[in-house]
Amino acid sequence: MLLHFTKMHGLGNDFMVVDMVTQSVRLPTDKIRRLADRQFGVGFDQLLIVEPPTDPDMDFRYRIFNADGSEVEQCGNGARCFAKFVRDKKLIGRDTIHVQTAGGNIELNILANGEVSVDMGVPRLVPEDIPFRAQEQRPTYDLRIDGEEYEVSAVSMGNPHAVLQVDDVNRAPVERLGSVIEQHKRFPKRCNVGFMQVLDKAEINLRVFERGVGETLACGTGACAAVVAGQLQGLLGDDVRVNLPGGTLNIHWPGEGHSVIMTGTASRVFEGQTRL
Ligand SMILES: N[C@H](CCC[C@H](N)C(=O)O)C(=O)O
Repeated sequence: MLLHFTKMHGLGNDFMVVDMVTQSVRLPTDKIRRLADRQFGVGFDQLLIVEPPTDPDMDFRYRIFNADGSEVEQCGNGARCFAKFVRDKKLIGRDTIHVQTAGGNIELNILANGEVSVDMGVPRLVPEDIPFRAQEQRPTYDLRIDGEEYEVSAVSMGNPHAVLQVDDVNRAPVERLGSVIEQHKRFPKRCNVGFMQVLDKAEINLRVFERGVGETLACGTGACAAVVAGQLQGLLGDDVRVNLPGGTLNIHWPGEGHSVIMTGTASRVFEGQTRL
């Protein structure tokens, strides 16, 4: 069976995008892991599947699988690539695209300059909605790790995020601490871990250890979660430039109860096919 795909990335967070509207293939977990392998497979951070919607008000359904094969609720960089993919493939003729995901419905807008702006929905802050084990909702929580206390924010953009403040992202213990917090028992579905250096109220540096992948060059939902976490602590304004190792995203959040708007680029690298 030949599987056609498009290799894409959002600021270096890379994807294998598969159109399951015009082709139909079963991709069990072990096959996803094999395809994700950068030596033995195609190599990607996430696999993005484009499907017809089950919700008649939506244009498409968008399924997301991490490199470890786990299916997840949301992917911000992937959403921008999704928009470019369906337009380039002429699966839709409009620049505004309504997409159904496991983490909630999102709206994608392809801008005149080729960037994509995504309404990522309203962040979830109530611990049980994240999910995060806590007595009450707070801007930050104390997480005990190996006898030390770490102050983290807990935010869901459909997928769970922990966000820590650091003085310098280049010196942050992303690998060591990221993998420990990802698996922390207070995050029953694991979590993505953002290391945020606040430069001023309108700019941060950010590195993200992603659930099911490890550190990536960029994380769209991580950028959204970091801005929410920073604003809730009074550190950031409504419009923030988020500098990630792979590039910069613009995040707009007018505050609790409102959607987070993420704007950035989406790139196609090559078309491919692989025999399953
Ligand atoms: N690793 C994430 C999914 C991909 C998120 C990231 N690639 C983005 O751009 O938002 C999770 O397990 O929730």
